Amino acid sequence: MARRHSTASSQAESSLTASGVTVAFGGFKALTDVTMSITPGSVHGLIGPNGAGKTTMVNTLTGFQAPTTGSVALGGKEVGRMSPHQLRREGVARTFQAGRLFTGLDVLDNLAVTGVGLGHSRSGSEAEALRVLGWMGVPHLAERPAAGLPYTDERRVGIARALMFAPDFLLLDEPAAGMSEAEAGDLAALIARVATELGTGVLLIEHNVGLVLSVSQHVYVLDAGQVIEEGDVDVILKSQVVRDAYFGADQEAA
Ligand SMILES: Nc1ncnc2c1ncn2[C@@H]1O[C@H](COP(=O)(O)OP(=O)(O)OP(=O)(O)O)[C@@H](O)[C@H]1O
Repeated sequence: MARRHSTASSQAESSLTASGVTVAFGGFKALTDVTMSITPGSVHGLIGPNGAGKTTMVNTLTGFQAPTTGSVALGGKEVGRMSPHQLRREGVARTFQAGRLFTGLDVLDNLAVTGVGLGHSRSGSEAEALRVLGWMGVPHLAERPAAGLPYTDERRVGIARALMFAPDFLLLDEPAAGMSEAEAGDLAALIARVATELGTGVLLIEHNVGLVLSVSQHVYVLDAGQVIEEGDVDVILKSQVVRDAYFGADQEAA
């Protein structure tokens, strides 16, 4: 899995961008006029209190939710109405909060199914699965049944599946949920490698704010469906609106 090289201008052209996105469920707006961009080779954090709209944002960027208004563009091309499958073929991959593995298959086959779904041969997909597992440092998982995998391994396999055939963008929905600090630290190192070694643009949603701040070059903060702050880690740490969102009236940190 070779690192991609690109200039700043080609990065801008190849970004995954939501522009002025509003998502309404009936009369309720889960997102209001949200603009955010994921660029290749960088980790972008997305944080915010419970119900802020983080998962809705990931769903919108990956074709699981069409924007009510606004647009989603991939490399400048409008993709807001594409299906998740189409977007995956275009290079936008995601993980889910729940593993969603095929429990009747082993890990290798779970990954190979994704490759075949992307149009690759069975043998090519198996080879890619082994390559991805090896790159992640977990080749021993290949022949393990997906059913009954320890929680953190299930999470790793979810990420491995998303990395099949080197997507340009990887959106991670709470990948560290339920992990110990040590496991979350290992995950942070892996996420950093995905960006730096593979050139993938990563969007990381996490309730573990420390993890997000440790690995992200740019962070977006959502609250009640709106971006209330964005910037590098220093900007986020110094932001009063972020502090208010997390330690506001109900004193509840996400
Ligand atoms: N399909 C839906 N229909 C109606 N309301 C929805 C739907 N999906 C999400 N919502 C609402 O939109 C808001 C944002 O939800 P979302 O899951 O995106 O937030 P979140 O930031 O990911 O929350 P959490 O951190 O708790 O996972 C919530 O109030 C939620 O109840």
